[in-house]
Amino acid sequence: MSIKVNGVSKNFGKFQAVHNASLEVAPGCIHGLIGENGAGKTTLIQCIVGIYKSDQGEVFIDGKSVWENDEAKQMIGYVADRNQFFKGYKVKELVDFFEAMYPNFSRKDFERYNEIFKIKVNQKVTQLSKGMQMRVSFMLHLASNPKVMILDEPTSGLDAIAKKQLLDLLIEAVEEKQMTVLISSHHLTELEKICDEVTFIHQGRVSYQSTIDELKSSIKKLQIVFEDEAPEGFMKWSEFVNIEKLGSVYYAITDRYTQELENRLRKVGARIVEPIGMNLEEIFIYTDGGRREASHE
Ligand SMILES: Nc1ncnc2c1ncn2[C@@H]1O[C@H](COP(=O)(O)OP(=O)(O)OP(=O)(O)O)[C@@H](O)[C@H]1O
Repeated sequence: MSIKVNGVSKNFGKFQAVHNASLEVAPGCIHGLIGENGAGKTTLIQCIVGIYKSDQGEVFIDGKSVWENDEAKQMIGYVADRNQFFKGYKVKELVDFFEAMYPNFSRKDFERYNEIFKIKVNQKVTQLSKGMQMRVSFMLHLASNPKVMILDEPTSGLDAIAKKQLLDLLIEAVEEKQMTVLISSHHLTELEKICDEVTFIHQGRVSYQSTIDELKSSIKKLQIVFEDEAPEGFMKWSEFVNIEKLGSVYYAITDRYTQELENRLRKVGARIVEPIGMNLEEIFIYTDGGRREASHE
């Protein structure tokens, strides 16, 4: 099922936390939400899952508006960044609760996931560590077999092994159940591995959107060595978002890499032009979280 966020804005008093944000996730795709602390990711997510009412705009799951629509909300699994479980509940009582609440909940699935995550179901959930609570929340929501899964920093607080296990299970669910996923994370290396597309948010606004493949083919670090001196004004070429010089080598980051750019560099005396791929984390840092691209629009 698709997710469509259409021009959503959310204010807290006079402060606008999310401004006219739009994004779309096609069925069976994994979409990453990236942004600095306080960018507005959680607020946008809470508008998407129907916790907050947007001041403007609307959210649709499979074409149905989410706000005050229990049918649409039933299709969403929401793993929040801070879990608020019922006080005093044991894990096994939460399993009973989810089974009663969600028609597609599978106890068998939960038990299979718990063979991996190994949580003692007789323990009170509030007595579990942060990472263990996240495991419980993830297992409960995944076992509910939602059509759409929305996860807000699900791997923060997880150890490296649990992180990998969670992401593997998520990918398995996308492949086997055609689940649609929106995931926010500060761990860009892991997002890069699992996402088809990403949206960068900066100060409440969408600053950049792209598929991972497009992003990596358009944003490159070029290693450039000139025959003699660099041409006049080279450091200010508008194709580059950042240029550093180390000895005789220029390292220039471009967000508009094309073969023509390479040809142009050779014409002005570049002896070596070597494009080096960048990972998502480097792209986020060097483009100021996608702000540079937004300025070209
Ligand atoms: N209930 C609220 N009342 C007032 N301001 C809020 C409220 N919730 C969030 N904000 C503000 O909205 C902005 C966006 O916060 P949000 O939690 O959405 O950011 P985030 O991108 O999820 O950040 P992080 O990566 O640190 O979790 C912040 O400036 C925050 O202080």
